[in-house]
Amino acid sequence: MSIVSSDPALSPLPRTPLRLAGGLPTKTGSKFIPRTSPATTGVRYLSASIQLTDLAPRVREFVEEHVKILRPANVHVCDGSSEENQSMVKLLQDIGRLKKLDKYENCYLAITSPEDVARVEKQTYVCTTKKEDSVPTPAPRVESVLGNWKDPQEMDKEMESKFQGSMEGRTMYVIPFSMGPLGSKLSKIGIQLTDSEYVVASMRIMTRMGRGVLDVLKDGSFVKCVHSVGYPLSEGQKDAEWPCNKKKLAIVQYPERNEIKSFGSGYGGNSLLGKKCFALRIASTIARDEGWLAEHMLILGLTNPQGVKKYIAAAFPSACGKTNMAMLTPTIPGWKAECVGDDIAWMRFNEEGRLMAINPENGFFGVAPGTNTGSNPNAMGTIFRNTIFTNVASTSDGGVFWEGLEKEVPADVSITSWLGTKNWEKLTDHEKKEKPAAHPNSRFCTPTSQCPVVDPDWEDPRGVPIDAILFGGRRPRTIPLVYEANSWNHGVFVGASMRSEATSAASDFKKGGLLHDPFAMRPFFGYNFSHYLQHWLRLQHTPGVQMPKIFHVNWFRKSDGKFIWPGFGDNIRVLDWIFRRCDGEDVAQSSPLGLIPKEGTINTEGLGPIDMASLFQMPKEELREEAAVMEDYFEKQLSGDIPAEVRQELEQFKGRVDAL
Ligand SMILES: Nc1nc2c(ncn2[C@@H]2O[C@H](COP(=O)(O)OP(=O)(O)OP(=O)(O)O)[C@@H](O)[C@H]2O)c(=O)[nH]1
Ligand SMILES: O=C([O-])CC(=O)C(=O)O
Ligand SMILES: [Mn+2]
Repeated sequence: MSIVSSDPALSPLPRTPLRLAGGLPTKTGSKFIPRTSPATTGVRYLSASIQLTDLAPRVREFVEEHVKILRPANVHVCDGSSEENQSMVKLLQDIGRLKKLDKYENCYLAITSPEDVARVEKQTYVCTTKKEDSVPTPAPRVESVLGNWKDPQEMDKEMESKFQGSMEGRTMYVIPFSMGPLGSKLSKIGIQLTDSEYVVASMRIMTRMGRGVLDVLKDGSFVKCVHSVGYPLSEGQKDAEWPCNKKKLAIVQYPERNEIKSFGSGYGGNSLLGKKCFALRIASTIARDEGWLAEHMLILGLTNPQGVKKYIAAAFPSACGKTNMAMLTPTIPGWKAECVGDDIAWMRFNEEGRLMAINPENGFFGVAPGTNTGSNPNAMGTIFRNTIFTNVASTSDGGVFWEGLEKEVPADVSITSWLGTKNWEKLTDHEKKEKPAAHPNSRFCTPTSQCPVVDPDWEDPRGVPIDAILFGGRRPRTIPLVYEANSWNHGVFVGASMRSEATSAASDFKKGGLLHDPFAMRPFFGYNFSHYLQHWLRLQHTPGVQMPKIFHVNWFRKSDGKFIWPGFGDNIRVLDWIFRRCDGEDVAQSSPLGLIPKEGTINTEGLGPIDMASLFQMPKEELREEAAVMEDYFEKQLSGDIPAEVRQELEQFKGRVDAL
């Protein structure tokens, strides 16, 4: 179908373009056709290749029920076709929400409201009948930092009042999507309602979306996702450049009902509901009940110079290096790295007891700043086709710019910052620091299939076998470059003890301080963290399973304010050691934290001078402090609910530190 139809009766117009076509200069050459007011015609179901009557009863009921609440002017069921996408992108350009980047093929730039640039954690809720199903019970007078709970009925009331009429004057899009390869036993289906065309275009990149999903779903159950930017338009009202509703923001998960409601934000992590809301919060709860894992992890295939291949999964907090590692370019000759996924892993044991992982996503929603040919050539090879950039700077030759691309932008172009500052390149260094060209959490949204090193099996419905799980974070001190957990229980303790410097991926925290981020899941737990730990501990008792080894890495150790380790492609040197440990090579020795490389067993050939000793320094006082912080955190946050195995690992760690 086409969104912009020449037949007025079929033309699916939100009110914005009407106003654009009428009042403003026709700079875009909009072909929008005025239509009668929804108040007089009622809701219109748009001419689409999928009609309302084509929908299975459950889907149709979901749509109709919400039309009553949201009161959109139009409804459009997305078929996922390229014609539909072209019309959507055209519409977005016409209303000024996307700008075409002429330098590249089918690439666009979106600039959000400066108030809507990252996930909001304070307004993110998990609603279960019993509070302890969502969040652990902290010690008396301690506030939980492991999620926000609200009673589902109370929240329903709040959300219903927010959603009442919130799509007035807009089109409601119905997006059927699959998380995971269409039809895989490991995949799950959701249907998202949204009033944002940006979300529709982005969901088409990030998920498998459209008609095929409805065919697979039939009349089965699905995760119900409702999203509204919360900015209804009354007759004649001018639309905002980036409609959102900061005052009424709420991102709500109902794991007991497999439902998600998101109000007030158009930013990816809050509005592309397949991602964090579904693939992590809802899915982690389903995984708990079904005996598998839904984790904030990249998945990487590694082939050594002898041709042996293993897959690893790695959990690093937001903006701590998952996308970079998922596309790593090894600097040791003979190694090959192939990407399965960069953000989320769903992992389940197969009949042979192997832990098999799929990437439930279809695209990368990656951090732009820092990405360049030196740090991540494979991302650079992915993102200049069919990509939506958000909150990056633009250049006078129709390209993009962000911090890290200084050497790759032609010298004679001028730069417009994400906030609209023209000739940004002429600012002083101080001004540039104060007002970066791109927002630090600016992102590219791009198809996984375009990655030059995408793994041949990335869409294998059976998943890929995982040999090692890595945890990591930004730790300027104390934590060595790499260590191996002594056992599965110890590995769970290592994951639970993760801390990292705060980044720009969440708007609630000041950058810099060390934050607890267990399993890199703190903002994404769909259920009580204490139960989550028990679930991880329990997995090893599944009959006949082969557990992956667990490691912790730290690329971010500093000396004199500078990173000691070169990172990026050189991380293969650490992965090489991990690979050898998976093969049982005798290259490890014990330390209080876990098993560290025996001297000389990290390949540093060709690295130039590097102070390896300082990467492994573990001063006793710092380890003591580390143990004390962990103990305090567990006791305050989990109170009486610390699993015995975790408590035991903590005691053993303290013992090892004392024995130093
Ligand atoms: N020093 C150093 N910086 C790195 C390394 N890997 C990634 N970074 C930087 O960390 C930032 C975020 O990296 P990403 O790979 O996008 O992080 P992510 O974990 O995928 O982030 P989310 O998409 O928010 O989950 C970028 O600015 C990178 O340049 C590394 O090995 N060393
Ligand atoms: O959710 C988002 O906004 C992006 C992301 O991957 C993260 O923050 O981990
Ligand atoms: Mn992420």
